[in-house]
Amino acid sequence: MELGLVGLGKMGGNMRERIRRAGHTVIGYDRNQDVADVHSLEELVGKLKGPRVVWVMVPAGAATQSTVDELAELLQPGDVVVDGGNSRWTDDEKHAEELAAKGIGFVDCGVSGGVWGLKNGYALMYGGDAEHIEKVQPIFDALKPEGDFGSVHAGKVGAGHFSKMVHNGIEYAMMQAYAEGWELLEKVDSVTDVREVFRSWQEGTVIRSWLLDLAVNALDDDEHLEKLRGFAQDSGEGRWTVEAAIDNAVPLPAITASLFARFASRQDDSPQMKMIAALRNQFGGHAVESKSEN
Ligand SMILES: NC(=O)C1=CN([C@@H]2O[C@H](COP(=O)(O)OP(=O)(O)OC[C@H]3O[C@@H](n4cnc5c(N)ncnc54)[C@H](O)[C@@H]3O)[C@@H](O)[C@H]2O)C=CC1
Ligand SMILES: O=C(CO)[C@H](O)[C@H](O)COP(=O)(O)O
Repeated sequence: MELGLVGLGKMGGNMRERIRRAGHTVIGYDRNQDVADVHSLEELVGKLKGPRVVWVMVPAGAATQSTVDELAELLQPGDVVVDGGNSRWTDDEKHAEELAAKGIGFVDCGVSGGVWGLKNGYALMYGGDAEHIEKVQPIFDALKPEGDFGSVHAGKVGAGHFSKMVHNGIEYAMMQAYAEGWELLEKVDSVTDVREVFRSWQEGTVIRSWLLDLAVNALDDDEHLEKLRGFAQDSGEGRWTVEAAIDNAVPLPAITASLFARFASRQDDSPQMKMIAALRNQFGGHAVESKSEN
């Protein structure tokens, strides 16, 4: 089949390649003309035969919104838009309504696999009506990993991105657990080769996982991670997971702590710890360190 793909960065570029390898035609648009097949969304839509399927793989928020708005003007009734980016699930209903007003279908699709997806396949979790999903199915089949799992119709519109959001929340907490264990192992003198301990865990242990394999890759590149600064960004899904937990009164202590650990990583000198130090000093006369002593 033919697919229009908008956004040809780390994800979209490899996805185009994987879908082409499966024998489909992909016409890609990116505002970066170095990687694009066409010069505009209008040209992309003009080159596709109807009913069209256009997959959006750009950053969540403004870039996705403007692309959906433009596609709503360019596409025809019976066409389908898939949002494969990490959009907030609450945006999906809005996008589905905006497109439905023009007779255009909408599917939200959480995509997992990162830059390894070209080789390993992309795990997909999608939401929307069966009639729209059916039109995208050959593309889902091309992207998904080989084997029985890795692709799910999670529910109605929004369910795909909600599932991906929770997946990323779990990703935060798993990474935090490996990171904390690694720091503790590095701290003590008795363990002399932390990298080999991590490597040994890759087989047979209860905690083996792909993230653990990636941790070993990272340690092979830089055994004590000396080239990196302890600073971690977040792109939204962890925050939305915590917000959803609050809305639903579901306790998520591990995921919430892992999100907050990232915030802490961006502080050189913790303001709240200044207050803790000041209060300990006030009530107990405990020693404080002044800036000049550092
Ligand atoms: N990198 C990852 O591990 C994963 C990323 N995602 C999501 O996939 C989406 C894309 O991520 P990446 O490829 O990693 O980002 P990226 O930054 O590598 O690529 C984004 C691409 O979109 C293009 N772009 C931005 N605004 C545009 C617009 N208005 N019109 C046309 N092109 C536009 C950029 O030029 C760039 O080539 C994001 O929503 C991201 O959250 C989802 C799963 C995994
Ligand atoms: O979806 C992903 C992996 O599954 C992306 O890599 C995402 O960017 C990870 O989230 P964050 O940037 O908040 O760490």
